Amino acid sequence: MDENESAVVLERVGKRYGDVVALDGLSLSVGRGELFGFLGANGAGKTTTIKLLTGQRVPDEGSVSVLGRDPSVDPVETRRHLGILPEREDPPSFVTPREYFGFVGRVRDIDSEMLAARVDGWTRRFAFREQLDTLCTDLSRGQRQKVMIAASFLHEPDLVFIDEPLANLDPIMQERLKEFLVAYTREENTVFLSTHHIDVAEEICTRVGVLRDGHLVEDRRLGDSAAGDDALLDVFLDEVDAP
Ligand SMILES: Nc1ncnc2c1ncn2[C@@H]1O[C@H](COP(=O)(O)OP(=O)(O)OP(=O)(O)O)[C@@H](O)[C@H]1O
Repeated sequence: MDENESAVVLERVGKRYGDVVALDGLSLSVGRGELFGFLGANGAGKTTTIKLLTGQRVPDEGSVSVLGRDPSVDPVETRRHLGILPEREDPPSFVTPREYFGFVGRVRDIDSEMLAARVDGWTRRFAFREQLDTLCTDLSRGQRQKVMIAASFLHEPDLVFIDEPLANLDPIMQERLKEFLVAYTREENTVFLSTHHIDVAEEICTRVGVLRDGHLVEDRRLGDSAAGDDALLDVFLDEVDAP
């Protein structure tokens, strides 16, 4: 694939934290328009990878390209084109969702009418009209999660990194988010979904990669020739001892 068509390219990337090798020769390319499921056991290096791709950390070796840019060279400009939803992040406690969305709209330079329309879309999708003017500190965990998901998509970024977005959502809202992610990537946007939910990855992703000990051990396109493939869970079982 031409690098210009790739949303994400990592080439032989290494990253250490002191003596701990978090990434060890990781090479991966994710095309534009993919819904990419990034799987791997605890400590495999998924969060580290996303930190490198979003300019929060710099690789020790190898190269990283995001939408054709090196995120470590201009992290602020790179982040303008990205949506980022870490696994554990809450909106500020003493503002309402409406105020928080207004803040995000200003930071992301979203025209006010467009912002209102997008907030309305998310409010309907996630059924949280009654919470729009409630202080975030008084929202439930799932309601705060809805606010963070909506906020990360408000500027309709070309590429979104999301970590376990379904956690804390009820089953109906999980379905709505899954439908949204599939539709969003059909419009040539790219979603990089870090998750432990193999079933969800198999259900909605166009492709999955499995990380082990800081490098890719499986890179599988789903939906075309998947029928005869081994179960993805087996890729994980290979690395753990019996209890
Ligand atoms: N700031 C840090 N200092 C030292 N070691 C770290 C740091 N961050 C991560 N590590 C180590 O790097 C390795 C990869 O961690 P990382 O958080 O990237 O894994 P992960 O795949 O996201 O795991 P999980 O599924 O548990 O969230 C682990 O061994 C972890 O202990």
